[in-house]
This record gives sequence, C-alpha cells and structure tokens, in this order.
Amino acid sequence: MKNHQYVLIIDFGGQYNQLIARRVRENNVYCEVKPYTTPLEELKALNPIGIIFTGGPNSVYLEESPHISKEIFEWGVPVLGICYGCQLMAYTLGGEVTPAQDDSAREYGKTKTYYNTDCKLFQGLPEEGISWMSHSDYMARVPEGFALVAHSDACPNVAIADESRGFYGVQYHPEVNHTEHGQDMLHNFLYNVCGAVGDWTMEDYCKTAIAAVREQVGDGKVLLGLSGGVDSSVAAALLAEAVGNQLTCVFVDHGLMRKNEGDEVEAAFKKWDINFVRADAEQRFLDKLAGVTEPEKKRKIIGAEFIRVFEEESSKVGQVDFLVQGTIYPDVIESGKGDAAVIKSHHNVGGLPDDVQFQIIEPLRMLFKDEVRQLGRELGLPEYLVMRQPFPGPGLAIRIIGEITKEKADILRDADAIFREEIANAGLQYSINQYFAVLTNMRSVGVMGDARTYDYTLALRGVTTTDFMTADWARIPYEVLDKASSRIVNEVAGINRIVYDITSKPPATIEWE
Ligand SMILES: Nc1ncnc2c1ncn2[C@@H]1O[C@H](COP(=O)(O)OP(=O)(O)OP(=O)(O)O)[C@@H](O)[C@H]1O
Ligand SMILES: O=c1[nH]c(=O)c2[nH+]cn([C@@H]3O[C@H](COP(=O)(O)O)[C@@H](O)[C@H]3O)c2[nH]1
Ligand SMILES: NC(=O)CC[C@H](N)C(=O)O
Ligand SMILES: [Mg+2]
Repeated sequence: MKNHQYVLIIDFGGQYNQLIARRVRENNVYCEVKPYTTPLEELKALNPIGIIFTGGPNSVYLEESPHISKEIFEWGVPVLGICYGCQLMAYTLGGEVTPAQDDSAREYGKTKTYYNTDCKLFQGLPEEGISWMSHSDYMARVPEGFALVAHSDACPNVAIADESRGFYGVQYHPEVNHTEHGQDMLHNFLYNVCGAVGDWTMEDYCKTAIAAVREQVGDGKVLLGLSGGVDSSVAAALLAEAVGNQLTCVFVDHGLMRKNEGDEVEAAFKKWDINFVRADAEQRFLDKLAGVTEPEKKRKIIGAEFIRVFEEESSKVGQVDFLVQGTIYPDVIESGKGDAAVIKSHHNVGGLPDDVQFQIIEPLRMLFKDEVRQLGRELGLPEYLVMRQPFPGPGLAIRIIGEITKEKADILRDADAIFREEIANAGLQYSINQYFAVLTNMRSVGVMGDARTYDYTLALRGVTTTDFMTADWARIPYEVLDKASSRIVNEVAGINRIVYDITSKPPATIEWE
C-alpha cells in the first residue's frame, strides 16, 4: 500500500524518535521508524527519499555503541542526523567525536543558536534562535567536505552540512517544541533537500487504504472486532466503505466493560448500516481469569479469549478468512514489535495467541491516535465518537489489581461511573485525554457511621497527552476531586479511601497493569 514518498527514520535509541516521526508526518510526508539493526538491503528496498538518524544515549566512539555501515552514505539519498545521529554521521565519514573537553561544550536545554541562512536547512529562517540541546559529546573534527552551518556561544559546530551530497547534521533536537523553527527546519530538509511533494494526506490515505482492503479481501468475508472505541469504529467505517456487507462486526462483551457500556455500544451500532453482533462472553472471561493476578498473564489470556470468541462468531457467518483489528502504531511499538522493550502486551498485538487462523488486517497499524481521529473525520464519523477517550481492550481487567472477580468489577464500574460523571459535570471531558478509576488490591481501615471499615482503596487517574506514548497527570481541580471522592465513598459499598495518581508517563504508564 505504498504509492507515496517514504522517509526512513533510523532509530538509535533516542527518546524522541516517535516525535520525529510525527513531525515528519505533520509535514505531509510519510515516514516509518526502523531499528538501526535492520539489514541494510531491507532499508534500501524501502526506496526512501530521505533518511533521518535519531538521537541516542550512547557515545559513537565506544565500540559497543550502535553503528551503521558507511554504505548507506553511498545511496545518493539525503541524510539528516540529529544529535547522536549527527555525531554518528561525522564519525562514520571520518570526523572525530570526543567527550566534551570543557563544561561549556556540554549543553542541556534551551541554548541560543546562530544559523547560516545560506544553508538549505535554515533558508528563510531567522539567523538566531533558541534550540534545545541534550549532549555531552562533541564533534572535535568534522569530516572532509562538511561546513559548519550553526554555532552556539559554547560550541562552534552545532550544525554541519555537506550540501553537495545532501548530508546535514544538527547537534540539537529540531523535533521538540522548545527548538524555535524546528518544524521549519525539518520542512526545509524534506522539501528543499529530499524533494518531498507532500503526498501524505488523510484524504489520500483513506482512498489508498480502502482500495488496498478491497484488493486483499476480494469477495471474501471479513470479521471486525468492534469495541465502540475510536480505533475500531474508524476501522469499521473504513471497512464498511470498502467491502460493504461482506463485513460482520463483532462486539465482545467480556463483562469487564464500563457501566452500561455494553448496551450503549449495541444501541449505537445497531443504527449503522452494518452487520453487528454482540457476543455475551462475561462468564467465559471471568472463568478463564479466575485466580490470575499477574498482569502479563491476564493480558495473554484475554488476547487469546478474544480470538476464540471471534472464531466462534465467524463459524456462524460461514467461511471467514479475515479478521480486522483497530490496532494503531503505539500498540505495536509498546508491545515490543519495534526496537523498543516490551512494556506491556497489548491484547491485540503481543497478547495474540500463536494459532490464529484468520489473516489479520490492520488498516490503522501505522497511524498515531490523532491521525486515526483525522481519518475518522475524513470518513464522516461524528465528532463525539472521534474524540472519545480510549478504553483498553482488556477493559477493567487491567484496572483491577490482583485477582478479578465479578464483585470487584461491579464495585469498580460504579466508582468509575461517578468519577466520569463528575469530570463531565465540570466540563473537563475533552481537556483530560483519559480518566478512570483503578481498584487497587489494598484495603485499609476507615471509620464510617462510627463503625470501623476495612475496605478497598480506589485510585483515580487522569492524564493529558496527544499520542498516549507519553503523558502528564492532569491537574484536576481540587473541588472536582473532592466531589468525586465523597460521592464514591458514600455511594459505592466496599471503598473507604480514594487516592489520586500523580505520576506522569514515563516513569509510570497510563494503565496500572
Ligand atoms: N470489546 C471488544 N470487542 C471486540 N473487539 C475489541 C474489543 N475491545 C478491543 N477490540 C479490538 O482490539 C482493538 C484494540 O483495542 P483498542 O482499545 O486499542 O482500540 P479501540 O477500542 O478500537 O479504540 P480506543 O483506543 O478508542 O479504545 C480494537 O480496535 C478492536 O479491534
Ligand atoms: O486496546 C488496548 N489494549 C491493551 O492491551 C492496552 N493496554 C493499554 N492500552 C491503552 O493504551 C494507552 C497507553 O497505555 P499504557 O500507558 O498503560 O501503556 C492507554 O490509552 C491505555 O488505555 C491498551 N489498549
Ligand atoms: N541526545 C543525544 O543523542 C546524545 C548523544 C550523545 N550520547 C551525547 O551525549 O552527546
Ligand atoms: Mg478500546
């Protein structure tokens, strides 16, 4: 499904790799992030119009650090190196990188920077501005053919360029917002150096994705896992457009949905012109999960059980070859399918069983959440659906710490509903990107009606984020927390203490399991 230009981002372990990808796509250029260990011929076959080397925590002059073959510079493809990537380019092409000799050449954070605006990277931009640095190594000697095109007060070689070959390196991070005009510099690299034409638009993506699905499916039958969430609703709209009534959407009600959610999802999608099935699977999920406390084990059980339910439902429809899931890029990356460590196995990726008999179609697999929302709008979905807060496939199973029982699920459902109601009453439902309650497995002593209680502690969580890869805890006004807290303790039996989670991601994650 590739009829657009492609920019290759090579990952050397930097913190901002996803951010680089987002920035490139915001420039209407398609890109993907690949680990630096990917075989070179595989990378070449992608036929990139440009390559970006990311930053990274290592030092290029150490043998054990990530390196890349010099051959990549012989492809005739422009390269932009960022921080570690810049040092790597200099090092590989014969320059010298050393630890910074004096403290002033170690730069962290906002740094006044002076640019040579004759260089294509900085054309049309101001001659000075703030850039955002994070380095302790230093390019002591730049390779032959390279010119110094930016400097700071401490560092003479903040940016280097060999314009005849289209090689550029910057010591700072143009992808972070703190770098003034960083986005324009990336734009210059993409459009003025790599010859991008800006062919990555949602309208285009939408058309291409529909055509690709049609071709793959032919006149076969398709099952789609529909949760009522943003991703699968967008996937359903796309599939409905592509293959019409060859599609059956299956909503698995695993008994770990939020309060009234099963009925609401059913009511909403019954109105759509699609084949919609609600599979009541509460008991079988609870049975399988009984006694299980380990989070990854819960996730694997749920991933497998989802597939078993899909199989059963498909047998009622006839021969079904394809299963569509609303998997998006962060699900893939966080399940350790990219170069990253396994943080948690998302049920629809790392949690899938080995013996899936369907061919899996994931039309959103390469999109970020905000791109999925854009695609949903493109497909004509209403704003309230497109802007819904995400709800994880495993549902309350990963918000009940320790063993899962129906009783605990009921307690959590009631508490969570009150919290969400109070957030909505305060008009905060769109400014907090995800908010929910967690039933911790901890009990503590309280006093209610002059009597001792020994009940659960409930945690409330609210985060702000755009891509759910990183997140900050939401500064919910005290009055709102206060109201929610007192209502929950008064109205929900089994809870006598409420805490608010004030960790960002990283170091925490959004969900507790
Ligand atoms: N209850 C469910 N029934 C059927 N399929 C489901 C269910 N929950 C999740 N899935 C499948 O797993 C995929 C991933 O779930 P995920 O929660 O990430 O996406 P979503 O529910 O579609 O959107 P959102 O991120 O807004 O919650 C879904 O797109 C869907 O295909
Ligand atoms: O469909 C899903 N299946 C899963 O297994 C899963 N785990 C986490 N999430 C959602 O992903 C986002 C990031 O969550 P974490 O910070 O907890 O990893 C948040 O929006 C989470 O709600 C999941 N969604
Ligand atoms: N942010 C980076 O890429 C850092 C690169 C290298 N580790 C340095 O300290 O200079
Ligand atoms: Mg969901």
